[in-house]
Amino acid sequence: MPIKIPNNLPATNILESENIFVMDTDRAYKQDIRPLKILIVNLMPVKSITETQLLRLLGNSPIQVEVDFIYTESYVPQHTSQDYLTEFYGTFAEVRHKKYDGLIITGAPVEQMDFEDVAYWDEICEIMEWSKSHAYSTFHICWGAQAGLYYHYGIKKHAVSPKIFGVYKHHLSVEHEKLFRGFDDEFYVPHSRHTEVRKEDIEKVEALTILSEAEGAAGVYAIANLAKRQFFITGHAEYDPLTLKGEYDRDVKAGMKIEIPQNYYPNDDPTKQPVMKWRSVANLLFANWLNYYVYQETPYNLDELYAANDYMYYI
Ligand SMILES: CC(=O)SCCNC(=O)CCNC(=O)[C@H](O)C(C)(C)COP(=O)(O)OP(=O)(O)OC[C@H]1O[C@@H](n2cnc3c(N)ncnc32)[C@H](O)[C@@H]1OP(=O)(O)O
Ligand SMILES: N[C@@H](CCO)C(=O)O
Repeated sequence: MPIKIPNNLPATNILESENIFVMDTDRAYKQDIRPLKILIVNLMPVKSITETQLLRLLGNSPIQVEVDFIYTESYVPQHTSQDYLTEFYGTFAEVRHKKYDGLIITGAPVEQMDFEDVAYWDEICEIMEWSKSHAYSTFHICWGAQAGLYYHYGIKKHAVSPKIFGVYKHHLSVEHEKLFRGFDDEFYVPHSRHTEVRKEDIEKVEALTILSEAEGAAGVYAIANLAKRQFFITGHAEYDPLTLKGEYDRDVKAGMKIEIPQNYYPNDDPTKQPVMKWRSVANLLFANWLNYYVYQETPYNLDELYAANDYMYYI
């Protein structure tokens, strides 16, 4: 949250140098709060699990948040019933006239296909183009991040072997980045993917900044565009304690050659209870996004600002 303190208090300069927004007295009393409108494009197969994971984190905020969900019309999801989708979800066609403070594009188990072979690729491209003028800030997760980096910046994904699978140690790559305010010097996040985006490809794009990286195979973790209206997150801070276990057990049962998720089970023993090390990271990451990049930046009247700020997505 922005903070109001006595004018000219010595702490002001220090806090401002750390990117903490100190309000002047007049502005503090002009603040008026309305609910933040967030759209979630849920591409995960078991929709209810991902809904719960994301809503748990978005709900951890003093800011009121109103969430709409959409699914893809160009690909009919097989693991969620049409009745469920009809009751709880809309389609892009139904929401495209609206404007949102925030947009989340989830992961999807389609990362081993070329983007263009994904049945809903054209629809996702349309949503990503629309987002530039209809959503103030977009948070892309895992395949959603790969898709966004490819669509907006031409960055390709590459296959990796073995699968990047486990809970990896991370560090920050820039100081005083508000998305990571309150993070420790080292923190843990789960990753689960067969593909990666490469640091050298991202560094070639002037409009992108790497905010955080993992040790070892997981590589780049968080990327922002220059205007800080797009975030690309390659890991799954939202995952439940047993999500990786579920994926591991599923793949073992299917007879796949899969390594034990790294840094997850005590002594790498999959018969033991996994250790959850990323709950506070997840809560902080989503709270920071909502606070600093949605609530504090989005226009009060959503109809007013967007078209004029379209250019802010690029340099
Ligand atoms: C890399 C990331 O972003 S991580 C996120 C992905 N991880 C997860 O979703 C973990 C949970 N998922 C799972 O465990 C598995 O996908 C399961 C068990 C739900 C389904 O597995 P299977 O039945 O073997 O796979 P299936 O062939 O039916 O396809 C699975 C999903 O892939 C996607 N998919 C498959 N083919 C296509 C295609 N041509 N175009 C678009 N999506 C496709 C769909 O999302 C599909 O699920 P949905 O129809 O319910 O949306
Ligand atoms: N997290 C994914 C990776 C595949 O896209 C899974 O294991 O289901």
